[in-house]
Amino acid sequence: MCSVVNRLKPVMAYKLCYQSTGYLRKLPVHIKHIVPGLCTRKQPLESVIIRSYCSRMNLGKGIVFRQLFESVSSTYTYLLADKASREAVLIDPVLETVDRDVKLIEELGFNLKVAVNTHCHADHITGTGLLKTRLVGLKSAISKHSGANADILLSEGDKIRFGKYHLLVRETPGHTDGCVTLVTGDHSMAFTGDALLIRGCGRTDFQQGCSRRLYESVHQKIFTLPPECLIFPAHDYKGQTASTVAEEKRFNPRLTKSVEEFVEIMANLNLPKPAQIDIAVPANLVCGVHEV
Ligand SMILES: N[C@@H](CCC(=O)N[C@@H](CSS)C(=O)NCC(=O)O)C(=O)O
Repeated sequence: MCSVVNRLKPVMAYKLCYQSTGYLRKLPVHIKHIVPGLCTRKQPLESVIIRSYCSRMNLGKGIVFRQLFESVSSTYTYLLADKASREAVLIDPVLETVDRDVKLIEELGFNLKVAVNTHCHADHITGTGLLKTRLVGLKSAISKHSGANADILLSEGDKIRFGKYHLLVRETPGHTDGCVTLVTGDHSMAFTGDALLIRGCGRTDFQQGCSRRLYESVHQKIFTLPPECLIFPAHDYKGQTASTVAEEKRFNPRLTKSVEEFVEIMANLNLPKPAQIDIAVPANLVCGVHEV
């Protein structure tokens, strides 16, 4: 394989080799070096990487996956569905984009079983409450440690099932007490909420924020996943769409530091308070509507 790869243009070679092997480390050294941030004239490499990952990820075997974006709060909502049974789950829906999400779910013919919040968000109102009024049988879910109401209160090790697939709950507190990371059964994707962002992490200066706890959560519950596991966060403020465990372990400017340095960094972020915090938190404690 690699003798063929060596004769191809680097990006094509990367794509071919990755799709065939599934492992970046098996690529020739010169191709590994072109991966971070490199663009071809026609196509950003990032899009090549995402497509390559998606084609390898068990999508072929039957999972439908969509990453959706809400631009005011820079929130990602994720839709996962079992192609065969049409059962689906939605992660971190936003109130303002409920119409978009319902339309997509209906167009694709899915039966949305669970709408799950990775935590009680402070920057936007969740769409779970409104979704429940629009989609019959839908259940809301959030961590039992969040203090919020929902149909399903999640704990470490719980499985959120959709058809023959599931998401596994890993508790990752620190940004808030009730933060969870949701991991696909094959460990190919992790939805990290605000615990781990791409080259960043959730702030720890309000709700039940605790830097030491967050550091421990990320190192014990996320960095222990396979290196090629894709990271999908709840937010990105720079247009980044996905990362991997290996990348974050190597390049995350906060979480590659010692715990003491991390605590110091987090104490000095000096971020402004989220604009919607005073309405978002009370609303999210009741699943986004005042009558669930
Ligand atoms: N400007 C936004 C809020 C931005 C912000 O504080 N983001 C949070 C996640 S949402 S609570 C965060 O943890 N950021 C970490 C970071 O390093 O940026 C607004 O007004 O809503």
